[in-house]
Amino acid sequence: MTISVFAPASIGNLNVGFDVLGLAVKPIDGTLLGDVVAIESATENKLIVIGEFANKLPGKATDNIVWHCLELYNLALEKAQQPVKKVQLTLDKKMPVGSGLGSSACSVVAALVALNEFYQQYFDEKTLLFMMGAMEAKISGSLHYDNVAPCYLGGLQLMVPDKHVISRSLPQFDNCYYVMAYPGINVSTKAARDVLPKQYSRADAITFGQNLATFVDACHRNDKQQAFSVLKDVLAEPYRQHLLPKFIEAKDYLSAQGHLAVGISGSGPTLFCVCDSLEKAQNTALWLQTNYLQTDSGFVHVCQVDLTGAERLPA
Ligand SMILES: Nc1ncnc2c1ncn2[C@@H]1O[C@H](COP(=O)(O)OP(=O)(O)OP(=O)(O)O)[C@@H](O)[C@H]1O
Ligand SMILES: N[C@@H](CCO)C(=O)O
Repeated sequence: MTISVFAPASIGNLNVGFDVLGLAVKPIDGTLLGDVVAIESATENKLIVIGEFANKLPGKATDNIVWHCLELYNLALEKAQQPVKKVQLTLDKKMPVGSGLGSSACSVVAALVALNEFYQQYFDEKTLLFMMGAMEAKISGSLHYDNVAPCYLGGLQLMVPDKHVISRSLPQFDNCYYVMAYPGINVSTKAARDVLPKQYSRADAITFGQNLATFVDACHRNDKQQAFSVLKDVLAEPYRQHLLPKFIEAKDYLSAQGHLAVGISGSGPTLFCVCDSLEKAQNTALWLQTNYLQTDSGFVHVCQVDLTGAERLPA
């Protein structure tokens, strides 16, 4: 029997929560924006990589993060003195790499959830989330859960500095459309982290804390106007925007249209724009298609929040 698991794209940071906020998203037209990992019994461990963006990944299967997930999961089984079986994994790499859409997180989450399904959910949610964080850290050079947590759990997730909690779901807003524009160029997460200052001013620290606290409070009060009025990034966007051709012009234009928020998804280059009606979202998508994409592999999707997160696909 083959088990297939889908893991969705996510917006890391969501402007106000550098490394501590993330939102899972799904296109309203039903497109699977995320990766799929299938698992079945085999005589030898094997990883097959297919899909639109398979050729952007390391040539050797053992360099793929999905392979590292298999090694980590097997090690955990051995430590728990559980029998380890041979499996064939197939990664359908639907997500562009270095996109800001949480591409490596999609592979990590789909792989670990597929493995856990194969082993009748041997490990609990928290243990799996720990493993996901470890794998994301291996890829990007630093531990941040803001892609893996929403990708796994769905919805809007706030990372909590408590290893017994890790991530908490926040209430999110209805009637919001997230237009995601991937321009078709690659920006590595590591490079986009290297351009950030090592230290920030007191004024930036206060603005950051105040915006994040106000946003979280507004989410709990269902105060959409207040929440989006503080969706501003003072920690990363000012230092990263020069890595993203056309971002400043696009943000200026979209902000002037009165949308709820505009920002860099994760470490970029994907831009997200939050609109309060489907009509505005569709017009924004058309504008971004013409004005933000740079290569043929770019795309634009009108999305809503994905409340499910990773899910087993019907057989
Ligand atoms: N299955 C995989 N999916 C994505 N990247 C992988 C995978 N396996 C190995 N890699 C490597 O990991 C690195 C991922 O880089 P990076 O963290 O910048 O991308 P990303 O996760 O796609 O970024 P983002 O979170 O911004 O979408 C690349 O060097 C890529 O070749
Ligand atoms: N929080 C991370 C997300 C990376 O996708 C960053 O902005 O570097």
